[in-house]
Amino acid sequence: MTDRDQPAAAIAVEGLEKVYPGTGGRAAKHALKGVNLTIPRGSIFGLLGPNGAGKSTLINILAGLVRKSGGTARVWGIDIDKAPRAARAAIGVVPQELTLDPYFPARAALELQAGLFGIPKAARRTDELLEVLGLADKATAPARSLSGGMRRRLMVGKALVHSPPVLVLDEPTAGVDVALRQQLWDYVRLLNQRGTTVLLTTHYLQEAEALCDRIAVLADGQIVAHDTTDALFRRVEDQELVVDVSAPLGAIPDNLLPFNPILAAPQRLVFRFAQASGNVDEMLAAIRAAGLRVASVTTKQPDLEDVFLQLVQGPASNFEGASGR
Ligand SMILES: Nc1ncnc2c1ncn2[C@@H]1O[C@H](COP(=O)(O)OP(=O)(O)OP(=O)(O)O)[C@@H](O)[C@H]1O
Repeated sequence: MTDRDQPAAAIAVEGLEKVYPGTGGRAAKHALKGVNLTIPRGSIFGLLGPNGAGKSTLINILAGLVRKSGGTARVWGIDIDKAPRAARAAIGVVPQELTLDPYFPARAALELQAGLFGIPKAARRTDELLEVLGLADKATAPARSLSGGMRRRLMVGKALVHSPPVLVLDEPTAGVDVALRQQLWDYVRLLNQRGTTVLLTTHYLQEAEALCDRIAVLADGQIVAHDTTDALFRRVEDQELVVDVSAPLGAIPDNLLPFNPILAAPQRLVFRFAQASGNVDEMLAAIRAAGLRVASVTTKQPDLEDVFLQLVQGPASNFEGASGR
């Protein structure tokens, strides 16, 4: 395929609906409610959302594993209804769960997967994949002897045997330690630089921020936010400064009001702000200017659930307005 033949959108979804029929006395579930989503070719795209939002349902429809109830979906320009096999060949999915035979060596696992996709031996890329995945020296070692990070990379390799232009990673670093997470991020970036469009779901805000150039947030089956990562994080108050003061406060001092703090306890002020717009120095200076003595200061990132709520409802406090911008 030449560059000109390639679609502008790696994935294009319009009016996507999914209703899981109720079974065994359980009510039917309307899991996707008219989802429109375009994922540009060449991007690393993050799909975020609380548990049960419909992320897996969306991915599974694209991968041909779940049948949609309505709407259209195209993978690499191919309509999943009109040419389901071709659409499936354009996408590789790395599932959340590690599904490796513990006794199968890495090379054999990749060969088997290539066989399942009907790729002739001469056209297989097994050694190249082992090399890129950093598993060349483990090619004959059984999966159970590989580290957690190596197993994840082998899972990515399995999704890549048929050279799909679109790679879907479902929670790629769930339960992976920080060092390995970095390695996997580097690898995802490398794949992307080599031309693979990546769609990933994640529960880690930091992961989305570090990797993705665009993000869509799904909540209760609907897209509630869709923007570049920078623009989205500018909107989200994802930082929290908790200040304990040495004496109880009857009310929030006037000079702190522009920062919209919450009096969480008589001696505790909580400031929420977007990383890009908040100035911790200014907040602490204002606290001292109000004649308060600071007993302790901690910063933290609020729960992802809180952040999703903000995206659905808008931030609780309007710091940007307060800072005069
Ligand atoms: N096979 C099924 N039958 C009935 N309901 C289902 C089925 N699969 C998913 N659901 C329901 O559809 C909704 C969306 O589920 P889905 O797994 O797509 O969410 P998710 O965003 O991937 O969640 P998580 O982050 O927990 O993986 C949930 O309410 C779920 O209980």
